[in-house]
Amino acid sequence: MSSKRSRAAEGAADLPIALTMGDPAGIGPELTARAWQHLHRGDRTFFWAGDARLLQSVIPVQQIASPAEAREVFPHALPVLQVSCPAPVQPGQPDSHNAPAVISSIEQAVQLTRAGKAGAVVTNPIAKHVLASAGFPHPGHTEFLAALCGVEGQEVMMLASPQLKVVLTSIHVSLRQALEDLNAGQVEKVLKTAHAALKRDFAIDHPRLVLAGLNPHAGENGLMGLEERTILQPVVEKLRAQGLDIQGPLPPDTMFTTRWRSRYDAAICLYHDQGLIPLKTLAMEEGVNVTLGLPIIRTSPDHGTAFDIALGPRAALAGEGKADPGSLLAALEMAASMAANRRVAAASEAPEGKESLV
Ligand SMILES: NC(=O)c1ccc[n+]([C@@H]2O[C@H](COP(=O)([O-])OP(=O)(O)OC[C@H]3O[C@@H](n4cnc5c(N)ncnc54)[C@H](O)[C@@H]3O)[C@@H](O)[C@H]2O)c1
Ligand SMILES: N[C@H](C(=O)O)[C@H](O)COP(=O)(O)O
Repeated sequence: MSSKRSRAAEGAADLPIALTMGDPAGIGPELTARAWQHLHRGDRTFFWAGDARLLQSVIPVQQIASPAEAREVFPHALPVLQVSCPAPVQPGQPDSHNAPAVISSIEQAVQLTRAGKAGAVVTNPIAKHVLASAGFPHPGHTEFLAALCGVEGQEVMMLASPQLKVVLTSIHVSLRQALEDLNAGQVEKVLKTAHAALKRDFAIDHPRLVLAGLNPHAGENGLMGLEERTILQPVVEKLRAQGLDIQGPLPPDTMFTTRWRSRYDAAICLYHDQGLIPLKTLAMEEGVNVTLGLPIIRTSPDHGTAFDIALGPRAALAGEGKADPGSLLAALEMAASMAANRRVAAASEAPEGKESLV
């Protein structure tokens, strides 16, 4: 890495990451405490936009007024931007009365990141049905974050792991709806968004993409479905002509084999479970959910609230915990890495003479 690129990466690392509260009755609080225990002696800094009362008798916590205080606090206590839960928190028993606090935590993290005070947003898991019962109109974080950033419709879901990256052309809709919505414009948009993100955020100079087919054997020459011919193949040909390295549509049942995975950087999948079943089967403990298409960086663990194993921070840290912090740690690490890559890309594009900005 050139000195210009190294300095850019260091600059990105200086901004703390904003970690949201997630559902306080899920595994988010106990994983947050464990993440701080793992990281507080290192050089990754995050602050928690959550309720300090959930963690204060378990690990050292210190309330902060602004992210600028996080770096100094982090080595000896978890910096907390206080977001108070109005209702008592019972691990494993979500309460929609706490939904406004869960939502406020996300809003604050996004606002601070958009204002350049935090380097990225990492979200702890929310339960969509709990927020929906409190009137929350968005299907998940991904769509809410796009709305908060003013880029509704541009959001794209990627799940990334060392073994596999998948990118989805549809997100939180029924399978029937995903098939009805499948169209060339959306597939093209997702392919281009994925290509740009792999270059800028993952530092892959020449991304290799594959597009999944929809039907068995990718349609078997039209015998088992026509979407490959009518929708998918024309998009692949169009983008290839524009210089993208893309193969497909591939038979979905074989494109995730070890051999095939070695030939591409990301697989574009046509509905939620087409991509997330292989990803979570291969890499549940280290998979990271990334939202592409936003002006900010957002990552998340690949798992949900796991109410079935949520014990609360005290019991979990006393050794009874079943929740694996690997995916949250991977999400924090990936957010920091993406921020560094993004700064490097910006520095490379900046005209000479602007280098001192980083
Ligand atoms: N990023 C997010 O906010 C996010 C992601 C996925 C699911 N969810 C939500 O979470 C809720 C529960 O969803 P679900 O049950 O389908 O998925 P889940 O990931 O919460 O749980 C699935 C299974 O994996 C286990 N598990 C999950 N995380 C684990 C961990 N870190 N260590 C060990 N075991 C773990 C659980 O105990 C459960 O058996 C739903 O409301 C869903 O919408 C949120
Ligand atoms: N589709 C995601 C998954 O299954 O891992 C999950 O629902 C999270 O979505 P948001 O990041 O949009 O909340």
